[in-house]
Amino acid sequence: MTKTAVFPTGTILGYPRIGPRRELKSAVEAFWAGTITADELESTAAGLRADIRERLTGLGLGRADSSIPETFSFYDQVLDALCTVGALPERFASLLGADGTIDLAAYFTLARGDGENPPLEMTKWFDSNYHYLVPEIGPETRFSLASDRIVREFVEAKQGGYLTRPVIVGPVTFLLLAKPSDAAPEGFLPLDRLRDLLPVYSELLGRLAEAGAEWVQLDEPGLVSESIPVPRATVLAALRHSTDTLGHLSTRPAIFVAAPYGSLDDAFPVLADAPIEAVGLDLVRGQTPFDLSGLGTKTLVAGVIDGHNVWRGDLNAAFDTAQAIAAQVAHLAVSTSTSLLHLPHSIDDEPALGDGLLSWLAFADQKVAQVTTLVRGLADGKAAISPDLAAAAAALQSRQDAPGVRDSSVRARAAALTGTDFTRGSYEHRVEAQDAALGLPALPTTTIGSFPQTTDIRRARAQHLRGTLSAEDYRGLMRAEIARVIALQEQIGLDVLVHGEPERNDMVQYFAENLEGFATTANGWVQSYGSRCTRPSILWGDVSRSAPISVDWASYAQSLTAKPVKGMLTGPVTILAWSFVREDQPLGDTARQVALALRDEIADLEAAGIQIVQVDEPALRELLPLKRANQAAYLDWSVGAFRLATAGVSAATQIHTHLCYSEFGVVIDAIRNLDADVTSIEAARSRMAVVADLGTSGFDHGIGPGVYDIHSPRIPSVAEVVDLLERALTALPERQLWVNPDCGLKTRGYAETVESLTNVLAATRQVRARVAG
Ligand SMILES: CN1c2c(nc(N)[nH]c2=O)NC[C@@H]1CNc1ccc(C(=O)N[C@@H](CCC(=O)N[C@@H](CCC(=O)N[C@@H](CCC(=O)O)C(=O)O)C(=O)O)C(=O)O)cc1
Ligand SMILES: N[C@@H](CCS)C(=O)O
Ligand SMILES: [Zn+2]
Repeated sequence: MTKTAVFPTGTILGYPRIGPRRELKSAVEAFWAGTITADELESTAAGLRADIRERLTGLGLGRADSSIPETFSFYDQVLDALCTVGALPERFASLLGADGTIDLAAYFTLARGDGENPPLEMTKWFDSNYHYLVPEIGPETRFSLASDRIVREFVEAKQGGYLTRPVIVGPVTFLLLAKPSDAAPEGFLPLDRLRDLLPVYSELLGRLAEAGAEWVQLDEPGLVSESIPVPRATVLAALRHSTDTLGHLSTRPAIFVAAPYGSLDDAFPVLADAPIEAVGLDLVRGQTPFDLSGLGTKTLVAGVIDGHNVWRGDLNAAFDTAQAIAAQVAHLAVSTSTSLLHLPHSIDDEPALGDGLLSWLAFADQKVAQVTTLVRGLADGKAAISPDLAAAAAALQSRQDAPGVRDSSVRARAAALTGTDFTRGSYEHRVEAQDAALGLPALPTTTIGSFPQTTDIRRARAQHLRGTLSAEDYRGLMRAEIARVIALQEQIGLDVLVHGEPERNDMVQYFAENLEGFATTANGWVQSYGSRCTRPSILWGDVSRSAPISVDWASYAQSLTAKPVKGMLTGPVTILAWSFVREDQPLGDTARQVALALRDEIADLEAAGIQIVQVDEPALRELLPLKRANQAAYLDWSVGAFRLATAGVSAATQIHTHLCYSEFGVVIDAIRNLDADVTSIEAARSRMAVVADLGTSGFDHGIGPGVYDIHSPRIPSVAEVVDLLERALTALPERQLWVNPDCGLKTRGYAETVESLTNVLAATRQVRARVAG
């Protein structure tokens, strides 16, 4: 059946849920610490949801026309969908209560593990720095409506006087993002379980309709990605089956399928044909399909306002696009291209940014206002919004001409680069020079860089920012922390030490604060995963380095020990990936500017006697375009930027890099092309599978596959680390192997860190003894 409900003329796909001052983080962490009850957490969350509805109404979205989406989550929307459909992995089967429901404590156990059972794996949500929890689906997975939270939130809104639009990850994307469970046979695809999953979605849609929901939003971004290894024909057949099944339900709300993060391509005609009522397109990343006539009476939800970036953008162009589409379709709604989850709340919270920069920006609230402006223009004519369009055009113009946006010396330096700036000497020669300089044992042990960021460290930084702790005292405290971390590593017996990164609020923001061309925010928090947030920096101008950044800290750490201390930098690709980056020039050009600034820093570290420099690139995989046609060009400039940053050093200086978040398969050639002397990667959760892949790809440089997962407080036993190292040695010669955790230790506590690293060292000694025969 086709529903007749009218879609609102303007909407957004989702809104940040952490609260303007990270209120949700504080409440959730208090619940975990046992200082507030589940009821108290629920009541804080209800308050945040009420605030969001009120704010969105104030910004012009309608109170009673389903234009406000309900996108609250305590942790993650994929985990929410998993709990809604009851798809618990076998190891967590007992989390399903006697009444067939999953409560809040059980929900968090899935995300964080329970000491014995590891949590669900976490990975990147499309090409963003948001992480979702990966469902594990096999033939044994049972589906049932195990949480009606979505219905309850709709009812809560209704009781508050709002007719909102419930949102859930759609069934196709839910299964596309899942991985086969341990029990699944070879070749099993989670998507094979669609037929068993759909009855639960059907039940949910029935419940929502009974509660009075007029619209439901099914998020299906899985349809736009070409990085998901499922044949396209299978995906399209699943989409057809899913929309047919849900569309033909006799009791359901009108269905809006949203497909953010790229173009739908051949999935568009399938949705246009389907018995649903609205289709959402990302018209910032994707293009308008040539032929929109197939939509018939369906609403086209045109994502013309960029939901993934903070620029105010070209409002005139957005209006023209919307107007052109309006002429082709029966119903048009204006929307953001993605959920606003990726943006901070409001520029009104950032007075320190200055009027110039602020006039170029739009955070979540300003994006909502842009949507409502366009809606007004479409209804009342362009003249009705001409002051808004003129202000937006003036802001764009002022940005183009502003000092710092183009720096001639930065541009001249980039223009003069030649091939040799991107290449080091032969690897064989480097190995010889580095062996002679460093004299490391077989299977050298190290860590990825950060040590626990304790409350004391963060408090000291907050006091320093507020002006209640002097720069000198702050420096003294950070130096004391560095001394403690060096002594601890000596005591544990690590071979290559780190200074622990205590002085860094974040591995990107810290560098942004110290480079020209960036601005950083005071309150611009964005959820990265669960309760963890970052304040992405804003890269608005040409980038350069006016003074050394990390050299003092690294030199101080090196002065405390005879062992080598790694200089620790964040790479150009990761700095871009975790910032909001200017969109007025190709990303590759911006990456080169950042790379040149880092190259200067590396030269200074080398001159100060630092023999090993690690340039982290955990986001290399994340920025990989979702469409295959764009991937080669990306890999070319991203690898080039890393090489440009690192190729200026002598043969004896050892360059390390670090990548995390698995799924390395597609970037394995790129990892090799980085030409780092040593690469540390996340490997514990995949039990070293990636090492075998690297081995067969001909990778012959140093490799440090992580021997334990730092995302959980679990302490690895000596035996399990020995087992992982022995596995690695079946795929790689001993001369290539380094020993390290999966990632940095900043989110862990000291006690567990010491115990874990002590076990890693004991395991390494055992394997070294075995290898030495
Ligand atoms: C490695 N990862 C990172 C990603 N992205 C980044 N930008 N950085 C990363 O390290 N992406 C992938 C992974 C996983 N993602 C994350 C993201 C975030 C964290 C994390 O631990 N975040 C912290 C906040 C870090 C920070 O900015 N700290 C500041 C501010 C500290 C603070 O909250 N201060 C309080 C006052 C404290 C007091 O008075 O006691 C305040 O301002 O209110 C700092 O250290 O100065 C988080 O807590 O969410 C990890 C991995
Ligand atoms: N050097 C960083 C890398 C994180 S991906 C750290 O150790 O935290
Ligand atoms: Zn990492």
